[in-house]
Amino acid sequence: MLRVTKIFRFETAHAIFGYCGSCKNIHGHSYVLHVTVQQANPNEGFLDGTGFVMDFKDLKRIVKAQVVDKMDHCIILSEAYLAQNPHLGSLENLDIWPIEPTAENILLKVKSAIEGAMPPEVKLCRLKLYETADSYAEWEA
Ligand SMILES: Nc1nc2c(c(=O)[nH]1)N=C([C@H](O)[C@H](O)COP(=O)(O)OP(=O)(O)OP(=O)(O)O)CN2
Ligand SMILES: [Zn+2]
Repeated sequence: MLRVTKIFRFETAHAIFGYCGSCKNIHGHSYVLHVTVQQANPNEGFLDGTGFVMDFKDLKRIVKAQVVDKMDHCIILSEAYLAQNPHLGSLENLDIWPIEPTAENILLKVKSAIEGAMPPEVKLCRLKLYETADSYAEWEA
């Protein structure tokens, strides 16, 4: 299967409510996101026209608008976390989620944010979100 991938980076802070450990405190990560796409109707031959599965520049424009520009330098906290720490509600760039902002849930948010923005000839097929150099969440169609 022919696939192309583009890698994005963003800096985001979060905390995990109810976590028994240091991740219950607000801290940041330099997230690394791998976005992989394939043709919606693949064939095994050479690619006609531009020869692209998808122009990397188009992929960049979509993911930047839907994900990076929204999450970069943002603080994501759950409603549960805010309920226990109401003084944090006035923080600038605060994004409040009904779920915990784990690597898994951030990845699923990313998926729903960019899936609908893909052109019809392209299918989102794989996402990888590195929270640290050696910890990542992955989704594959
Ligand atoms: N399945 C998940 N587990 C954990 C998540 C997560 O999102 N999904 N998040 C955290 C913390 O937010 C943080 O990412 C710590 O993760 P970890 O990989 O343990 O980070 P370090 O390598 O820096 O931790 P060390 O203490 O140095 O091993 C926790 N778990
Ligand atoms: Zn973390």
